[in-house]
Amino acid sequence: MIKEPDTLMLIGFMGAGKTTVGREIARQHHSKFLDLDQEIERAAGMSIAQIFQKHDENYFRRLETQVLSQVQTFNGVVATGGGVVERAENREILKNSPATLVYLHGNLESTISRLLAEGQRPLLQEKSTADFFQLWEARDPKYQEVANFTVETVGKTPQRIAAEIVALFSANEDELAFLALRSQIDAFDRQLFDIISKRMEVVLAVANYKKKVGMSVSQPTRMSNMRAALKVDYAKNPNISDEFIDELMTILLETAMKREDEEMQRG
Ligand SMILES: Nc1ncnc2c1ncn2[C@@H]1O[C@H](COP(=O)(O)OP(=O)(O)O)[C@@H](O)[C@H]1O
Ligand SMILES: O=C(O)C1=C[C@@H](OP(=O)(O)O)[C@@H](O)[C@H](O)C1
Ligand SMILES: [Mg+2]
Repeated sequence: MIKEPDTLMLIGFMGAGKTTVGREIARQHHSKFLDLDQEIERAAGMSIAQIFQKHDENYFRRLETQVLSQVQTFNGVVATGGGVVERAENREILKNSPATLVYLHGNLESTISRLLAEGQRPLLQEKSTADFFQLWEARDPKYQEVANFTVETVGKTPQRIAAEIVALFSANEDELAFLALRSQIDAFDRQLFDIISKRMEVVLAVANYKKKVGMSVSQPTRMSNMRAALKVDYAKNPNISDEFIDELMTILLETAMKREDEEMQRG
């Protein structure tokens, strides 16, 4: 059984949505919300960016440890900062915490684009993409080490992620393991539909080319080559049979041709 719903702590990489989802859980669950970064800013009397400018990361980390130990008894939802798992001391505090620790897991691509759109994280400004990737790889096992539960966030809205987390409160151990698997499946489904939507955009660009050069929508040789190539590439994968490739490709190709037809008849 998950620990008391009123002591919930979100961990995960910067930009994972800890602050946004934390607020949303508190709203849906009628509990209080606290952001560790805000508490650090209050303690230091300046913004996180100023702390990094006027002092250094070490200074920030010391404050972070102090504030982290102070909020252990907070009754509500706590959003931590992405680097909270860096210090072994903090990981010990988190492992012994009375709170349930939920790891918001995402992917590097969507996280970086969100952070660039915001442009507020001091570490993002200091680091190259390669450094950032290294940081991502180094932190992931640390989040896993302390987390009681992992929620997949890719493609999901903050409201949906919050609702998944609120649902954990009424689950027992077995159900929790089951919900974690379902959370992964839901995230994969969203990634699949995102890719199908991107595929359709490319299909429409292809339709425009065909229209320009007077080519017909249906290209039987190309379509059978696509199927054959996929069957070769996935021949050794027991999860992807030739029949599955045929069924899925029929849906994708027929839907694409319908959209191409519509596009070619337009204007
Ligand atoms: N699930 C989500 N889908 C889309 N945008 C999100 C999602 N979660 C967060 N964001 C956006 O990403 C940015 C970073 O979110 P934030 O909650 O500050 O992350 P963190 O506290 O983990 O660093 C914000 O602009 C927020 O609106
Ligand atoms: O990942 C990090 O080391 C940091 C993440 C930030 O919090 P968010 O994870 O909420 O962005 C903030 O604590 C500080 O900029 C350092
Ligand atoms: Mg935050």
